[in-house]
Amino acid sequence: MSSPTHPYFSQTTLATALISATAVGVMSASYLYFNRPALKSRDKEIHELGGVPLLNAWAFFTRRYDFLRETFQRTGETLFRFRVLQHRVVASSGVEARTVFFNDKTLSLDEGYKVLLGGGPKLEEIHIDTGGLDKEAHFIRQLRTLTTPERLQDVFPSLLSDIDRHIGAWGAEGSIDPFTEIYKLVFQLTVRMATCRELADDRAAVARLCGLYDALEAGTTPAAVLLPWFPSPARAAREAATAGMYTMLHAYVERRRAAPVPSRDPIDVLLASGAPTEGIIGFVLGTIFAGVLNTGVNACWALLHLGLAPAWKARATAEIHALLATYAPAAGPLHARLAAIPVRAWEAETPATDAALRETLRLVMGGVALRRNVGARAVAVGERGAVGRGEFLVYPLADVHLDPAVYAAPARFDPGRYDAGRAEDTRVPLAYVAWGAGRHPCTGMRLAKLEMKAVLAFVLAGCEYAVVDGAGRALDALPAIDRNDLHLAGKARPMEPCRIQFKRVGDSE
Ligand code: HEM
Repeated sequence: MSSPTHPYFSQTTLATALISATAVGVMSASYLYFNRPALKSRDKEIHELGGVPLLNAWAFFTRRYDFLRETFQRTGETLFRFRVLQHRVVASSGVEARTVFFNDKTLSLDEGYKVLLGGGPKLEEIHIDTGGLDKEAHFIRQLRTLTTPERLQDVFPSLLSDIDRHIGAWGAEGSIDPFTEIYKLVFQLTVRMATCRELADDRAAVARLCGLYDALEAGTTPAAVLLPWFPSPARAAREAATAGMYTMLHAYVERRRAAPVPSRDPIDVLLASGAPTEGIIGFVLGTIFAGVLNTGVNACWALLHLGLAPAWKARATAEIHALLATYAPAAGPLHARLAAIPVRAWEAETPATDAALRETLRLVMGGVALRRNVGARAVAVGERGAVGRGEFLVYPLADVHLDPAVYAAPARFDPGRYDAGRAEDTRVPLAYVAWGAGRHPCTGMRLAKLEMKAVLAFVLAGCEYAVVDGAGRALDALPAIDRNDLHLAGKARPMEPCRIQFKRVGDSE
Protein backbone atom coordinates (compact mmCIF):
# COMPACT_ATOMS: atom_id res chain seq x y z
CA MET A 1 0.00 0.00 0.00
CA SER A 2 1.64 3.20 -0.99
CA SER A 3 0.33 6.59 -0.13
CA PRO A 4 1.84 9.64 1.47
CA THR A 5 1.12 9.99 5.16
CA HIS A 6 -1.83 12.26 5.69
CA PRO A 7 -1.30 14.78 8.48
CA TYR A 8 -4.91 14.55 9.63
CA PHE A 9 -4.62 16.89 12.55
CA SER A 10 -3.35 19.76 10.40
CA GLN A 11 -6.74 19.71 8.66
CA THR A 12 -8.85 19.27 11.72
CA THR A 13 -11.23 22.12 12.36
CA LEU A 14 -11.37 23.82 15.71
CA ALA A 15 -14.84 22.49 16.32
CA THR A 16 -13.77 18.95 15.62
CA ALA A 17 -10.73 19.40 17.80
CA LEU A 18 -12.92 20.50 20.69
CA ILE A 19 -15.23 17.57 20.22
CA SER A 20 -12.24 15.30 19.89
CA ALA A 21 -10.78 16.56 23.13
CA THR A 22 -14.09 15.98 24.87
CA ALA A 23 -14.38 12.56 23.34
CA VAL A 24 -10.89 11.54 24.38
CA GLY A 25 -11.64 12.80 27.88
CA VAL A 26 -14.78 10.74 28.13
CA MET A 27 -13.09 7.76 26.59
CA SER A 28 -10.22 7.99 29.05
CA ALA A 29 -12.65 7.20 31.84
CA SER A 30 -13.18 3.84 30.23
CA TYR A 31 -9.50 3.25 29.60
CA LEU A 32 -8.67 1.02 32.54
CA TYR A 33 -11.67 -1.16 31.93
CA PHE A 34 -11.10 -1.65 28.24
CA ASN A 35 -7.35 -1.98 28.59
CA ARG A 36 -7.49 -5.03 30.83
CA PRO A 37 -5.13 -7.64 29.39
CA ALA A 38 -7.44 -10.67 29.59
CA LEU A 39 -6.93 -12.45 26.27
CA LYS A 40 -8.07 -16.02 25.84
CA SER A 41 -5.56 -18.65 24.76
CA ARG A 42 -6.93 -18.96 21.21
CA ASP A 43 -6.15 -15.29 20.67
CA LYS A 44 -2.48 -15.55 21.43
CA GLU A 45 -1.51 -16.31 17.86
CA ILE A 46 -2.74 -12.97 16.55
CA HIS A 47 -0.42 -10.10 17.24
CA GLU A 48 -2.03 -7.84 19.86
CA LEU A 49 -1.31 -4.20 19.23
CA GLY A 50 0.49 -2.49 22.09
CA GLY A 51 0.30 1.16 23.03
CA VAL A 52 -2.70 3.02 24.31
CA PRO A 53 -5.86 1.31 23.03
CA LEU A 54 -7.74 4.58 22.89
CA LEU A 55 -5.15 6.06 20.59
CA ASN A 56 -5.28 3.01 18.34
CA ALA A 57 -9.06 3.36 18.15
CA TRP A 58 -8.75 7.06 17.48
CA ALA A 59 -6.21 6.47 14.69
CA PHE A 60 -8.56 3.86 13.19
CA PHE A 61 -11.29 6.48 12.93
CA THR A 62 -9.27 9.52 11.95
CA ARG A 63 -6.57 8.12 9.65
CA ARG A 64 -7.84 4.61 8.98
CA TYR A 65 -5.88 3.80 5.86
CA ASP A 66 -2.53 5.09 7.13
CA PHE A 67 -2.99 3.52 10.55
CA LEU A 68 -3.46 0.04 9.06
CA ARG A 69 -0.75 0.44 6.42
CA GLU A 70 1.83 1.75 8.89
CA THR A 71 1.01 -0.93 11.47
CA PHE A 72 1.33 -3.78 8.98
CA GLN A 73 4.66 -2.32 7.84
CA ARG A 74 5.98 -1.73 11.34
CA THR A 75 5.00 -5.10 12.82
CA GLY A 76 5.64 -7.23 9.73
CA GLU A 77 2.45 -9.12 10.68
CA THR A 78 -0.40 -10.12 8.33
CA LEU A 79 -2.95 -9.98 11.17
CA PHE A 80 -3.14 -7.81 14.24
CA ARG A 81 -5.77 -7.11 16.85
CA PHE A 82 -6.71 -3.90 18.60
CA ARG A 83 -9.63 -2.50 20.54
CA VAL A 84 -12.24 0.05 19.60
CA LEU A 85 -13.91 0.76 22.95
CA GLN A 86 -15.57 -2.50 23.95
CA HIS A 87 -15.05 -4.06 20.51
CA ARG A 88 -12.14 -6.21 19.42
CA VAL A 89 -11.02 -5.73 15.85
CA VAL A 90 -8.70 -7.89 13.76
CA ALA A 91 -6.98 -6.15 10.86
CA SER A 92 -6.05 -8.52 8.06
CA SER A 93 -3.97 -8.68 4.90
CA GLY A 94 -2.91 -11.33 2.40
CA VAL A 95 -4.74 -13.78 0.22
CA GLU A 96 -5.70 -16.21 3.00
CA ALA A 97 -7.43 -13.52 5.06
CA ARG A 98 -9.02 -12.00 1.97
CA THR A 99 -10.57 -15.33 1.01
CA VAL A 100 -12.07 -15.81 4.47
CA PHE A 101 -13.17 -12.18 4.60
CA PHE A 102 -15.22 -12.30 1.42
CA ASN A 103 -16.56 -15.85 1.69
CA ASP A 104 -17.27 -16.83 5.27
CA LYS A 105 -21.00 -16.86 5.88
CA THR A 106 -20.85 -15.95 9.55
CA LEU A 107 -19.09 -12.67 8.81
CA SER A 108 -21.81 -10.03 8.52
CA LEU A 109 -21.28 -7.04 6.25
CA ASP A 110 -24.24 -5.18 7.69
CA GLU A 111 -23.07 -5.49 11.30
CA GLY A 112 -19.50 -4.59 10.38
CA TYR A 113 -20.42 -1.33 8.70
CA LYS A 114 -23.13 -0.45 11.21
CA VAL A 115 -20.65 -0.15 14.07
CA LEU A 116 -17.28 0.65 12.48
CA LEU A 117 -18.33 2.94 9.64
CA GLY A 118 -20.91 5.10 11.27
CA GLY A 119 -21.72 7.09 8.13
CA GLY A 120 -25.02 6.98 6.33
CA PRO A 121 -28.46 8.01 7.44
CA LYS A 122 -30.02 5.80 10.10
CA LEU A 123 -33.69 6.33 10.80
CA GLU A 124 -33.32 4.56 14.15
CA GLU A 125 -31.26 7.55 15.26
CA ILE A 126 -34.42 9.65 15.05
CA HIS A 127 -36.53 6.81 16.49
CA ILE A 128 -38.28 5.79 13.26
CA ASP A 129 -39.11 2.11 12.78
CA THR A 130 -38.54 1.26 9.10
CA GLY A 131 -40.57 -1.92 9.30
CA GLY A 132 -37.59 -3.95 8.15
CA LEU A 133 -37.47 -2.68 4.56
CA ASP A 134 -34.00 -1.22 4.83
CA LYS A 135 -32.61 -4.37 6.38
CA GLU A 136 -29.95 -6.09 4.37
CA ALA A 137 -31.73 -8.85 2.44
CA HIS A 138 -34.91 -6.93 1.77
CA PHE A 139 -32.97 -3.84 0.73
CA ILE A 140 -30.93 -5.81 -1.78
CA ARG A 141 -34.01 -7.53 -3.21
CA GLN A 142 -35.70 -4.17 -3.78
CA LEU A 143 -32.56 -2.73 -5.31
CA ARG A 144 -32.39 -5.64 -7.75
CA THR A 145 -36.02 -5.07 -8.76
CA LEU A 146 -35.27 -1.42 -9.51
CA THR A 147 -32.13 -2.09 -11.55
CA THR A 148 -33.21 -4.85 -13.93
CA PRO A 149 -32.01 -4.35 -17.56
CA GLU A 150 -35.58 -3.40 -18.57
CA ARG A 151 -35.90 -0.74 -15.90
CA LEU A 152 -32.44 0.63 -16.69
CA GLN A 153 -33.41 0.88 -20.36
CA ASP A 154 -36.62 2.61 -19.34
CA VAL A 155 -34.99 5.24 -17.17
CA PHE A 156 -31.88 5.78 -19.31
CA PRO A 157 -33.23 8.74 -21.36
CA SER A 158 -34.18 10.54 -18.12
CA LEU A 159 -30.67 9.97 -16.75
CA LEU A 160 -29.19 11.50 -19.91
CA SER A 161 -31.55 14.48 -19.71
CA ASP A 162 -30.36 15.00 -16.13
CA ILE A 163 -26.74 14.88 -17.29
CA ASP A 164 -27.50 17.31 -20.12
CA ARG A 165 -29.18 19.73 -17.72
CA HIS A 166 -26.31 19.65 -15.22
CA ILE A 167 -23.48 19.86 -17.72
CA GLY A 168 -25.41 22.50 -19.68
CA ALA A 169 -25.36 24.66 -16.56
CA TRP A 170 -21.53 24.68 -16.62
CA GLY A 171 -21.71 27.04 -19.65
CA ALA A 172 -19.94 26.87 -23.01
CA GLU A 173 -16.47 26.82 -21.46
CA GLY A 174 -14.75 27.23 -18.13
CA SER A 175 -13.38 25.11 -15.34
CA ILE A 176 -15.13 22.99 -12.72
CA ASP A 177 -14.21 21.09 -9.58
CA PRO A 178 -15.36 17.60 -10.60
CA PHE A 179 -15.58 16.47 -6.99
CA THR A 180 -18.33 19.02 -6.45
CA GLU A 181 -20.03 19.09 -9.83
CA ILE A 182 -19.98 15.40 -10.76
CA TYR A 183 -20.92 14.51 -7.19
CA LYS A 184 -24.02 16.74 -7.44
CA LEU A 185 -24.82 15.21 -10.81
CA VAL A 186 -24.55 11.64 -9.48
CA PHE A 187 -26.74 12.64 -6.54
CA GLN A 188 -29.37 13.74 -9.07
CA LEU A 189 -29.07 10.46 -11.00
CA THR A 190 -29.45 8.46 -7.78
CA VAL A 191 -32.57 10.41 -6.77
CA ARG A 192 -33.94 9.69 -10.26
CA MET A 193 -33.23 5.97 -9.83
CA ALA A 194 -34.62 5.67 -6.29
CA THR A 195 -37.59 8.01 -5.92
CA CYS A 196 -40.19 9.57 -8.24
CA ARG A 197 -40.48 12.13 -11.02
CA GLU A 198 -42.04 14.82 -8.81
CA LEU A 199 -38.86 14.94 -6.74
CA ALA A 200 -36.26 14.17 -9.43
CA ASP A 201 -37.66 16.91 -11.72
CA ASP A 202 -37.58 19.54 -8.97
CA ARG A 203 -34.05 20.95 -9.01
CA ALA A 204 -34.50 23.01 -5.86
CA ALA A 205 -35.84 20.03 -3.92
CA VAL A 206 -32.97 17.77 -5.06
CA ALA A 207 -30.48 20.49 -4.09
CA ARG A 208 -32.14 20.73 -0.66
CA LEU A 209 -31.95 16.96 -0.18
CA CYS A 210 -28.30 16.99 -1.29
CA GLY A 211 -27.56 19.78 1.22
CA LEU A 212 -29.13 17.74 4.01
CA TYR A 213 -27.15 14.71 2.96
CA ASP A 214 -23.94 16.76 3.06
CA ALA A 215 -24.86 18.01 6.53
CA LEU A 216 -25.30 14.40 7.63
CA GLU A 217 -21.88 13.50 6.25
CA ALA A 218 -20.33 16.51 7.99
CA GLY A 219 -21.91 15.37 11.24
CA THR A 220 -20.28 11.94 10.94
CA THR A 221 -17.18 12.79 12.93
CA PRO A 222 -15.00 10.21 14.68
CA ALA A 223 -16.41 11.37 18.00
CA ALA A 224 -20.01 10.93 16.81
CA VAL A 225 -19.24 7.42 15.58
CA LEU A 226 -17.13 6.29 18.51
CA LEU A 227 -19.48 7.66 21.14
CA PRO A 228 -22.96 7.54 19.61
CA TRP A 229 -24.60 8.20 22.99
CA PHE A 230 -22.58 11.38 23.58
CA PRO A 231 -24.70 14.51 22.87
CA SER A 232 -22.09 16.32 20.73
CA PRO A 233 -22.96 19.11 18.26
CA ALA A 234 -21.97 16.74 15.45
CA ARG A 235 -24.46 14.21 16.72
CA ALA A 236 -27.19 16.84 16.85
CA ALA A 237 -26.33 17.93 13.28
CA ARG A 238 -26.58 14.31 12.09
CA GLU A 239 -29.98 13.89 13.69
CA ALA A 240 -31.29 17.19 12.35
CA ALA A 241 -30.16 16.28 8.82
CA THR A 242 -31.71 12.81 9.04
CA ALA A 243 -34.99 14.28 10.31
CA GLY A 244 -34.95 16.85 7.48
CA MET A 245 -34.49 14.15 4.83
CA TYR A 246 -37.15 12.01 6.45
CA THR A 247 -39.69 14.85 6.43
CA MET A 248 -38.99 15.70 2.81
CA LEU A 249 -39.20 12.14 1.55
CA HIS A 250 -42.27 11.42 3.66
CA ALA A 251 -44.21 14.08 1.75
CA TYR A 252 -43.26 12.59 -1.64
CA VAL A 253 -44.11 9.03 -0.62
CA GLU A 254 -47.50 10.08 0.76
CA ARG A 255 -48.17 12.09 -2.39
CA ARG A 256 -47.50 9.03 -4.53
CA ARG A 257 -49.64 6.90 -2.20
CA ALA A 258 -52.56 9.30 -2.69
CA ALA A 259 -52.11 9.54 -6.48
CA PRO A 260 -55.10 8.11 -8.33
CA VAL A 261 -52.94 6.38 -10.96
CA PRO A 262 -49.68 4.69 -10.01
CA SER A 263 -46.64 5.44 -12.14
CA ARG A 264 -43.67 3.17 -12.94
CA ASP A 265 -41.39 5.26 -10.74
CA PRO A 266 -39.41 3.52 -7.95
CA ILE A 267 -41.56 4.83 -5.08
CA ASP A 268 -44.67 3.47 -6.78
CA VAL A 269 -43.00 0.12 -7.36
CA LEU A 270 -42.16 -0.05 -3.65
CA LEU A 271 -45.69 1.04 -2.71
CA ALA A 272 -47.14 -1.66 -4.94
CA SER A 273 -45.05 -4.24 -3.07
CA GLY A 274 -46.86 -3.22 0.12
CA ALA A 275 -43.94 -1.37 1.71
CA PRO A 276 -44.72 1.04 4.55
CA THR A 277 -43.78 4.71 4.10
CA GLU A 278 -40.97 4.49 6.67
CA GLY A 279 -39.55 1.45 4.90
CA ILE A 280 -39.55 3.24 1.54
CA ILE A 281 -37.79 6.23 3.07
CA GLY A 282 -35.22 3.89 4.62
CA PHE A 283 -34.69 2.30 1.23
CA VAL A 284 -34.24 5.64 -0.55
CA LEU A 285 -31.74 6.85 2.04
CA GLY A 286 -29.87 3.54 1.90
CA THR A 287 -29.66 3.71 -1.88
CA ILE A 288 -28.35 7.26 -1.80
CA PHE A 289 -25.79 6.22 0.79
CA ALA A 290 -24.68 3.09 -1.11
CA GLY A 291 -24.74 4.75 -4.51
CA VAL A 292 -23.67 8.35 -4.46
CA LEU A 293 -20.17 8.42 -2.99
CA ASN A 294 -18.58 5.52 -4.82
CA THR A 295 -20.16 6.26 -8.19
CA GLY A 296 -19.46 9.99 -8.03
CA VAL A 297 -15.88 9.74 -6.91
CA ASN A 298 -14.95 7.04 -9.42
CA ALA A 299 -16.53 8.98 -12.31
CA CYS A 300 -14.39 11.99 -11.29
CA TRP A 301 -11.16 10.04 -11.13
CA ALA A 302 -11.90 8.30 -14.44
CA LEU A 303 -12.24 11.69 -16.14
CA LEU A 304 -9.03 12.90 -14.51
CA HIS A 305 -7.03 9.80 -15.42
CA LEU A 306 -8.29 9.84 -19.01
CA GLY A 307 -7.43 13.54 -19.17
CA LEU A 308 -3.78 12.60 -18.60
CA ALA A 309 -3.77 9.45 -20.75
CA PRO A 310 -4.34 10.75 -24.30
CA ALA A 311 -4.20 7.34 -26.01
CA TRP A 312 -6.88 5.87 -23.73
CA LYS A 313 -8.94 9.04 -23.93
CA ALA A 314 -8.84 8.81 -27.74
CA ARG A 315 -9.85 5.13 -27.65
CA ALA A 316 -12.75 5.73 -25.28
CA THR A 317 -13.93 8.74 -27.32
CA ALA A 318 -13.72 6.79 -30.59
CA GLU A 319 -15.80 4.05 -29.00
CA ILE A 320 -18.59 6.50 -28.21
CA HIS A 321 -18.52 7.99 -31.70
CA ALA A 322 -18.76 4.47 -33.10
CA LEU A 323 -21.82 3.77 -30.92
CA LEU A 324 -23.40 7.05 -32.03
CA ALA A 325 -22.73 6.23 -35.69
CA THR A 326 -24.33 2.81 -35.32
CA TYR A 327 -27.34 3.57 -33.12
CA ALA A 328 -28.02 7.30 -33.58
CA PRO A 329 -26.64 8.41 -36.95
CA ALA A 330 -29.04 11.31 -37.42
CA ALA A 331 -28.07 14.78 -36.16
CA GLY A 332 -29.63 15.93 -32.91
CA PRO A 333 -28.82 16.94 -29.34
CA LEU A 334 -26.05 14.81 -27.88
CA HIS A 335 -28.11 13.61 -24.89
CA ALA A 336 -30.89 12.37 -27.18
CA ARG A 337 -28.42 10.57 -29.43
CA LEU A 338 -26.66 8.97 -26.46
CA ALA A 339 -30.05 7.93 -25.07
CA ALA A 340 -30.77 6.12 -28.34
CA ILE A 341 -27.86 3.73 -27.74
CA PRO A 342 -29.33 0.62 -26.09
CA VAL A 343 -28.17 -0.29 -22.59
CA ARG A 344 -26.92 -3.66 -23.84
CA ALA A 345 -24.59 -1.85 -26.28
CA TRP A 346 -23.24 0.32 -23.45
CA GLU A 347 -22.57 -2.88 -21.55
CA ALA A 348 -20.99 -4.92 -24.36
CA GLU A 349 -19.45 -2.55 -26.89
CA THR A 350 -17.18 -0.27 -24.88
CA PRO A 351 -14.05 -2.31 -24.05
CA ALA A 352 -11.67 0.67 -23.74
CA THR A 353 -14.04 2.53 -21.39
CA ASP A 354 -14.50 -0.68 -19.41
CA ALA A 355 -10.73 -1.08 -19.01
CA ALA A 356 -10.32 2.59 -18.02
CA LEU A 357 -13.06 2.30 -15.40
CA ARG A 358 -11.70 -1.00 -14.10
CA GLU A 359 -8.28 0.59 -13.67
CA THR A 360 -9.74 3.73 -12.06
CA LEU A 361 -11.64 1.62 -9.53
CA ARG A 362 -8.54 -0.41 -8.69
CA LEU A 363 -6.72 2.81 -7.83
CA VAL A 364 -9.61 4.50 -6.03
CA MET A 365 -11.17 1.58 -4.14
CA GLY A 366 -8.43 1.24 -1.54
CA GLY A 367 -10.51 1.80 1.57
CA VAL A 368 -11.24 -0.60 4.38
CA ALA A 369 -14.02 -3.21 4.13
CA LEU A 370 -15.65 -4.35 7.38
CA ARG A 371 -17.23 -7.51 8.79
CA ARG A 372 -18.42 -8.79 12.17
CA ASN A 373 -18.47 -12.40 13.25
CA VAL A 374 -22.13 -12.98 14.14
CA GLY A 375 -21.80 -16.77 14.29
CA ALA A 376 -21.67 -19.04 17.30
CA ARG A 377 -18.01 -19.95 16.77
CA ALA A 378 -14.70 -18.26 16.10
CA VAL A 379 -13.77 -17.96 12.40
CA ALA A 380 -10.25 -19.13 11.55
CA VAL A 381 -8.28 -16.67 9.44
CA GLY A 382 -5.53 -18.92 8.17
CA GLU A 383 -3.26 -20.66 10.65
CA ARG A 384 -2.34 -17.63 12.70
CA GLY A 385 -5.55 -17.21 14.62
CA ALA A 386 -9.28 -16.69 14.65
CA VAL A 387 -11.82 -13.91 14.83
CA GLY A 388 -13.90 -14.61 17.92
CA ARG A 389 -17.66 -14.32 18.30
CA GLY A 390 -18.74 -10.70 18.12
CA GLU A 391 -15.30 -9.56 16.96
CA PHE A 392 -14.71 -7.53 13.83
CA LEU A 393 -12.54 -8.36 10.83
CA VAL A 394 -11.32 -5.53 8.60
CA TYR A 395 -9.60 -5.77 5.23
CA PRO A 396 -8.08 -2.81 3.35
CA LEU A 397 -8.75 -3.27 -0.37
CA ALA A 398 -5.46 -1.48 -1.12
CA ASP A 399 -3.70 -4.54 0.35
CA VAL A 400 -4.23 -6.29 -2.98
CA HIS A 401 -5.08 -3.38 -5.32
CA LEU A 402 -1.76 -1.65 -4.65
CA ASP A 403 0.38 -4.76 -4.17
CA PRO A 404 3.39 -4.56 -6.54
CA ALA A 405 3.61 -8.37 -6.57
CA VAL A 406 0.17 -8.43 -8.22
CA TYR A 407 0.00 -5.17 -10.20
CA ALA A 408 3.22 -3.94 -11.84
CA ALA A 409 3.94 -0.31 -10.84
CA PRO A 410 0.63 -0.31 -8.94
CA ALA A 411 0.27 3.47 -8.63
CA ARG A 412 0.30 3.90 -12.41
CA PHE A 413 -2.93 4.25 -14.43
CA ASP A 414 -2.48 1.47 -16.95
CA PRO A 415 -5.75 0.00 -18.28
CA GLY A 416 -3.75 -2.32 -20.56
CA ARG A 417 -2.79 -4.42 -17.54
CA TYR A 418 -6.10 -6.32 -17.92
CA ASP A 419 -5.41 -7.31 -21.56
CA ALA A 420 -5.38 -11.03 -22.27
CA GLY A 421 -1.58 -11.17 -22.56
CA ARG A 422 -0.99 -9.52 -19.18
CA ALA A 423 -4.10 -10.26 -17.11
CA GLU A 424 -2.50 -8.98 -13.92
CA ASP A 425 -5.84 -9.23 -12.14
CA THR A 426 -5.66 -13.03 -12.34
CA ARG A 427 -2.23 -13.41 -10.73
CA VAL A 428 -3.61 -14.30 -7.29
CA PRO A 429 -7.09 -15.29 -6.07
CA LEU A 430 -9.43 -12.34 -5.52
CA ALA A 431 -6.91 -9.92 -7.01
CA TYR A 432 -9.66 -7.49 -7.99
CA VAL A 433 -12.24 -6.65 -5.36
CA ALA A 434 -13.35 -3.14 -6.33
CA TRP A 435 -16.93 -4.41 -6.70
CA GLY A 436 -16.65 -6.70 -3.70
CA ALA A 437 -16.60 -10.49 -4.10
CA GLY A 438 -17.88 -13.75 -2.68
CA ARG A 439 -21.00 -13.33 -0.55
CA HIS A 440 -21.48 -9.61 -1.04
CA PRO A 441 -20.74 -8.47 -4.58
CA CYS A 442 -21.99 -4.95 -5.29
CA THR A 443 -25.72 -5.00 -6.05
CA GLY A 444 -25.51 -1.62 -7.78
CA MET A 445 -22.67 -2.48 -10.17
CA ARG A 446 -24.75 -2.50 -13.32
CA LEU A 447 -26.38 0.81 -12.51
CA ALA A 448 -23.12 2.38 -11.36
CA LYS A 449 -21.29 1.34 -14.53
CA LEU A 450 -24.07 2.71 -16.70
CA GLU A 451 -24.13 6.01 -14.83
CA MET A 452 -20.36 6.41 -14.96
CA LYS A 453 -20.28 5.56 -18.67
CA ALA A 454 -23.08 8.00 -19.46
CA VAL A 455 -21.24 10.83 -17.67
CA LEU A 456 -17.93 9.94 -19.34
CA ALA A 457 -19.57 9.66 -22.76
CA PHE A 458 -21.24 13.03 -22.40
CA VAL A 459 -17.97 14.74 -21.47
CA LEU A 460 -15.78 12.84 -23.95
CA ALA A 461 -18.11 13.34 -26.93
CA GLY A 462 -19.42 16.75 -25.91
CA CYS A 463 -16.34 18.58 -24.58
CA GLU A 464 -12.66 19.13 -25.07
CA TYR A 465 -11.03 19.14 -21.65
CA ALA A 466 -7.74 19.30 -19.80
CA VAL A 467 -6.83 18.60 -16.17
CA VAL A 468 -5.46 21.64 -14.35
CA ASP A 469 -4.43 22.60 -10.83
CA GLY A 470 -6.18 25.14 -8.60
CA ALA A 471 -4.46 28.01 -10.42
CA GLY A 472 -5.46 26.73 -13.87
CA ARG A 473 -2.01 25.35 -14.79
CA ALA A 474 -2.02 22.14 -16.84
CA LEU A 475 -1.05 19.09 -14.77
CA ASP A 476 1.18 16.31 -16.03
CA ALA A 477 0.53 14.05 -13.03
CA LEU A 478 -2.49 13.71 -10.76
CA PRO A 479 -2.23 14.49 -7.04
CA ALA A 480 -2.38 11.52 -4.66
CA ILE A 481 -5.75 10.35 -3.30
CA ASP A 482 -6.74 11.12 0.27
CA ARG A 483 -7.52 7.59 1.41
CA ASN A 484 -8.21 8.22 5.07
CA ASP A 485 -11.95 8.65 4.69
CA LEU A 486 -14.11 6.20 6.61
CA HIS A 487 -15.86 4.92 3.47
CA LEU A 488 -14.63 2.34 0.98
CA ALA A 489 -13.79 5.02 -1.54
CA GLY A 490 -15.55 7.79 0.27
CA LYS A 491 -14.78 11.28 -0.81
CA ALA A 492 -11.33 10.01 -1.94
CA ARG A 493 -10.45 13.52 -3.04
CA PRO A 494 -7.09 14.56 -4.43
CA MET A 495 -4.66 15.86 -1.81
CA GLU A 496 -4.25 19.03 -3.89
CA PRO A 497 -6.87 20.96 -5.89
CA CYS A 498 -7.50 19.51 -9.29
CA ARG A 499 -9.95 20.90 -11.84
CA ILE A 500 -11.30 20.16 -15.29
CA GLN A 501 -10.99 22.94 -17.85
CA PHE A 502 -13.48 22.32 -20.61
CA LYS A 503 -14.97 23.71 -23.79
CA ARG A 504 -18.28 22.38 -25.11
CA VAL A 505 -18.05 21.03 -28.68
CA GLY A 506 -20.35 19.10 -30.99
CA ASP A 507 -23.65 19.09 -29.13
CA SER A 508 -25.72 18.56 -32.27
CA GLU A 509 -23.48 16.60 -34.56
C1 HEM B 1 -18.57 2.88 -8.74
C2 HEM B 1 -19.56 2.62 -7.91
C3 HEM B 1 -19.57 1.53 -6.88
C4 HEM B 1 -18.54 0.79 -6.39
C5 HEM B 1 -17.06 0.85 -6.79
C6 HEM B 1 -19.09 -0.12 -5.41
C7 HEM B 1 -18.34 -1.02 -4.69
C8 HEM B 1 -18.87 -1.91 -3.78
C9 HEM B 1 -18.09 -2.84 -2.99
C10 HEM B 1 -16.57 -2.96 -3.00
C11 HEM B 1 -18.95 -3.55 -2.26
C12 HEM B 1 -18.59 -4.67 -1.26
C13 HEM B 1 -18.30 -4.11 0.10
C14 HEM B 1 -17.78 -5.16 1.05
O1 HEM B 1 -17.56 -6.32 0.67
O2 HEM B 1 -17.57 -4.81 2.20
C15 HEM B 1 -20.28 -3.09 -2.55
C16 HEM B 1 -21.44 -3.58 -1.98
C17 HEM B 1 -22.68 -3.05 -2.21
N1 HEM B 1 -23.01 -2.04 -3.09
FE1 HEM B 1 -21.75 -1.05 -4.29
N2 HEM B 1 -20.44 0.10 -5.34
C18 HEM B 1 -20.78 1.09 -6.22
C19 HEM B 1 -22.03 1.58 -6.47
C20 HEM B 1 -23.18 1.13 -5.90
C21 HEM B 1 -24.51 1.63 -6.18
C22 HEM B 1 -24.84 2.69 -7.22
C23 HEM B 1 -25.36 0.95 -5.38
C24 HEM B 1 -26.86 1.07 -5.25
C25 HEM B 1 -27.62 1.86 -5.90
C26 HEM B 1 -24.58 0.00 -4.61
C27 HEM B 1 -25.10 -0.87 -3.69
C28 HEM B 1 -24.35 -1.80 -2.99
C29 HEM B 1 -24.93 -2.70 -2.01
C30 HEM B 1 -26.39 -2.78 -1.58
C31 HEM B 1 -23.87 -3.49 -1.52
C32 HEM B 1 -23.95 -4.58 -0.45
C33 HEM B 1 -24.22 -5.91 -1.09
C34 HEM B 1 -24.43 -7.01 -0.05
O3 HEM B 1 -24.54 -6.72 1.13
O4 HEM B 1 -24.49 -8.18 -0.43
N3 HEM B 1 -23.27 0.15 -4.95
N4 HEM B 1 -20.21 -2.08 -3.50
